[in-house]
Amino acid sequence: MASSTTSGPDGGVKVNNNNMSRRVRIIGKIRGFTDQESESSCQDSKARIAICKSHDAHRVTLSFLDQSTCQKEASYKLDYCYEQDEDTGVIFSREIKPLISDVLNGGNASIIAYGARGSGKTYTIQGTEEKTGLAVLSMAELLSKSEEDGKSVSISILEVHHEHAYDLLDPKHSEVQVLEDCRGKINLKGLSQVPVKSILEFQNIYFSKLNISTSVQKIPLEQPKRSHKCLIIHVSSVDDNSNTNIVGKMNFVDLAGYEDVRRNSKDGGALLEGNRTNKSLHGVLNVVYALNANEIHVPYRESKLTRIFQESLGATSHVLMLTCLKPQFYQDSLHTLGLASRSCQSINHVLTDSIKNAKSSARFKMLSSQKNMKPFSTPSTLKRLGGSSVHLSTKNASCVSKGRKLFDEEKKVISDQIKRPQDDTTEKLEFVPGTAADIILSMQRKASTDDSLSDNPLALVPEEVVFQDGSISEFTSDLELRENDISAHNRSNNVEITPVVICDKSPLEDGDGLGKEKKDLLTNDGGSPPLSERLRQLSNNLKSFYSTPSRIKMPDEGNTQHSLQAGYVADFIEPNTPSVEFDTKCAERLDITKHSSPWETFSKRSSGMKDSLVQEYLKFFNSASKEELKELRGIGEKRATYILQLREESPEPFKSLDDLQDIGLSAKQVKGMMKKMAGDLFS
Ligand SMILES: Nc1ncnc2c1ncn2[C@@H]1O[C@H](COP(=O)(O)OP(=O)(O)OP(=O)(O)O)[C@@H](O)[C@H]1O
Repeated sequence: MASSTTSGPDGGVKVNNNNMSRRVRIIGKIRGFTDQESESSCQDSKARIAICKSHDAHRVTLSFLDQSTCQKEASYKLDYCYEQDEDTGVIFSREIKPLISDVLNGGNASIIAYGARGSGKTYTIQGTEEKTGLAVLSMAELLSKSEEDGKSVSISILEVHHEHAYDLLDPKHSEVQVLEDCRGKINLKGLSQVPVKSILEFQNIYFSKLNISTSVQKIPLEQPKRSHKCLIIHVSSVDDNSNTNIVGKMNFVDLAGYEDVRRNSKDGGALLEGNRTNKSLHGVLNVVYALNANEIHVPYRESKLTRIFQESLGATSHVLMLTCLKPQFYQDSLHTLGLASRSCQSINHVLTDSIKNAKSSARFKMLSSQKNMKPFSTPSTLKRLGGSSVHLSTKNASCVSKGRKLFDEEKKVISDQIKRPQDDTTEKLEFVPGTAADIILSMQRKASTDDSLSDNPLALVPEEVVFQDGSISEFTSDLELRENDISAHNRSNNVEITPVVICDKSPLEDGDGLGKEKKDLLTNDGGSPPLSERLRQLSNNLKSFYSTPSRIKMPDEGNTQHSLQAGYVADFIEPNTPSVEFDTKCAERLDITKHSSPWETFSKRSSGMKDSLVQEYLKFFNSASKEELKELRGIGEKRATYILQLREESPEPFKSLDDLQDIGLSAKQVKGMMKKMAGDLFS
């Protein structure tokens, strides 16, 4: 049973076991004034954060109060909020102390500090020499209890910067690999673990290692880069009954400070850097949101950080999210509070006051999703849910349709086309997952405007970066955007740009030799590549489906199983429309009779085609030889070796498209690859 934490009568944490409770407790802490700041200087500020305790004993409403007009600017709900004069010791005894016994008994707890830059995250987690932070207070407690019980304590310290994790206890700061074994267990390959016996020993290591970050060392003359700093405390003991080792973990994550990169970035490089960091913050918040909404799919794979802590953010772990706030009114605080509040919702309460209040956050969400080419909120969840069990109103339909976008950025238009003949069932249709019908319609439109589509299923990856002013830069071979190009572009043009990645250029056209390589792959010269062969078959099926989308004749009973295994739901035979002749039992099993309209039937069936396409592609990654993998654009020696390594750890490491992100492809790139592949089938 999932355990969770809720407010006790004093506002502090109370551990309970309730499946229906939210899994992440979200609290706020308003930072005290720094030496430079003073109460008087804050009088000049437009507003200060005023805390209004709500009537609900378990919730607090935070309001930004305009002091000149005494009007409330916006209100956000959190589980609790600690005021300026409440120090770290109070937070420790109310929020963390109750979790210690669970960690000693093999449980997991994570404390995640989140907030704008300079909002006091490090001060609260790490503390200073004068003012002890939460990590040190917790370590002191864990050490004393462990000593009593004969348990041993060790620590790991790592930094996550630009989706790469570095071991800070290793003098070389070597990179840590996040691997999943065949049982789904996360292994942090290369992460050191150092035993700790006393609090002094801990403080020496902790402060010396955390204050030298990899990012600072690499570029000593620049400002410290934003990165996430993580401390893992392992408490081990041997269970006498089973003679097994029991390990509990307490994680402290000091997230990089949020900042509005559009406002603060001086050039394209900084913009890109800032966007990347914010993207990983969104990854964390999306996981928190999914956990609190009890969603079936939790998007751990969206960021390296959530991958690292996947097991400590799961159902039986305690998670405390500490939202740090600056004492003055501050735009970035408003954003962070809005986003934290969004995650602070009960199960299925998608449209709460907090969401309504968080309009600015929603805008932020949109902008960031455009920039990062990655949806912010719940898309992957909705993709997987297949759109049936989530209680969302029509008001949320746009968010749902966003979630359904898999291959096509322009799908909203297409969705509208699908909806039109079925206006009375609009809401229902919103939940039909992205389908091959969409691809077909998209291809139809594309074919009329673009005859450059090649017959090449391997021309899959983005190749160009188009700047907003129309100039183009080539995409690098290892699929990384060249930050220098963007910075240089910005400098020379004196503009700030956001790169837009497109993926329509066919390598067959570019004459760089890659085209030939891929043409060879397509021809059957004795050793036909498995992917292209399978794609051809799919292409033929899709084409016949496209050309005869009409009367549906279901296969007879004997063939049904085979068709199902192949991922298709029926054979396509005659070109007459709506009457449907098929075996009712079989159709019921296939869930088709419920979808009586031709569009729904069509969508349902074409969704199967899309899944098949994806499965074939994943099968290729799971089974191809190193040489075959290297034939794919973007997969070089290093990536191919890594793929084989992943396959050693787990026989089929690629179970969904998200898994391709483990080899360094972004979600956008994977989507681009699939989109291109589907497009090529119709060329
Ligand atoms: N409660 C507090 N009382 C007094 N000063 C504080 C308090 N909290 C933080 N500060 C001071 O505020 C400044 C910023 O704090 P801190 O470095 O912890 O912020 P941060 O959120 O970790 O910033 P970044 O996102 O840049 O890492 C520091 O000088 C710190 O000493």
